Amino acid sequence: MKMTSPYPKKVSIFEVGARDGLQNEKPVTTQDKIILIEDLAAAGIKRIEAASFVSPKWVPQMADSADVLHGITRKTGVTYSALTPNLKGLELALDAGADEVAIFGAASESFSQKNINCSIEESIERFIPVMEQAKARNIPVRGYVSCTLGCPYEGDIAVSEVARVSELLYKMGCYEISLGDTIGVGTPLNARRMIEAVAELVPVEKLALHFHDTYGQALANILACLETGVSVIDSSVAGLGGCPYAKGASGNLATEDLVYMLHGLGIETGIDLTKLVNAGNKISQALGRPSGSKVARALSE
Ligand SMILES: CC(C)(COP(=O)([O-])OP(=O)([O-])OC[C@H]1O[C@@H](n2cnc3c(N)ncnc32)[C@H](O)[C@@H]1OP(=O)([O-])[O-])[C@@H](O)C(=O)NCCC(=O)NCCSC(=O)C[C@@](C)(O)CC(=O)[O-]
Repeated sequence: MKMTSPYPKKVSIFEVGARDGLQNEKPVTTQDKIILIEDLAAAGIKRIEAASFVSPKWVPQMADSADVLHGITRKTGVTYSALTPNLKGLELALDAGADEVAIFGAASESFSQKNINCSIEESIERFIPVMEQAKARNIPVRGYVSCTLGCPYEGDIAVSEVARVSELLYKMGCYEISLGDTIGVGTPLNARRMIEAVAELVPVEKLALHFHDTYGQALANILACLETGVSVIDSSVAGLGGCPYAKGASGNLATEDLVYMLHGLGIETGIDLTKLVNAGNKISQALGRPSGSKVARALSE
């Protein structure tokens, strides 16, 4: 008897290594970032978060974001996006040529305060003019929700709160909501339950998974969530990064490990794993540390 697969045929990978990753690594040169972004595009990645227009006092690693966006040779068909917490960030991102932007909220009050210096409700107020301006200029806006499976300051977070904030961002006009397990504490069943709860308020095809791998659970969590119909996954080449406001958080799941699993399941990504591994190894070398991807290490022996 032929088994039907519970997984999607194709998955869209949203690569966050150059932003979420490098914002929490020791500084690398602007040229290293440009090479990384160009290598990722050459490996077949179509959606690259390349920059972050936040306060350079808060995140100095991203201070050269405009130079990075100006410096890259763009590949047709690739979207280069940037994080923008407020109108100032939006203006800077658009001046630098970002194709799309992302606003980022949280399901935890304490994390919101530590990360963007305001409450959840204040952050929503702050995002409204960003959304209006972006819409007026035909710039798509993505929305992040952090701490969907736990908060470094508050512990467990109610899924109803995750769903509420997700719906607010979606109704405001975000074309996709990326659900962040910021500190990587989730396990498969609660990750799946969280997605199912959010999917009651936001269509599942508008959701993305953004799972950090601090406890080594990200692949298992993604596999469980793929069964709900989600088909967009954020990941970070070489497992770069963490979060400056989430102590102990390691990077997102390594893109190489994700691609290896997806291809093994027969799921299309459009990504060339060998080129991706080379991209990750090159930036790891620039950082002077081994790649955080197990697949990259195995394939590079
Ligand atoms: C949001 C603010 C700016 C509020 O920071 P604030 O201090 O409350 O803001 P402010 O409006 O009072 O401005 C203070 C100073 O920052 C400047 N400023 C103000 N805005 C900008 C801007 N856009 N770009 C550049 N500079 C800016 C502003 O001009 C001023 O400069 P000064 O007069 O002191 O010289 C600050 O808290 C901040 O930058 N936070 C960013 C934190 C951050 O980047 N965190 C990491 C990203 S989130 C994340 O990684 C999670 C995610 C998305 O990956 C999902 C997950 O894993 O869960």
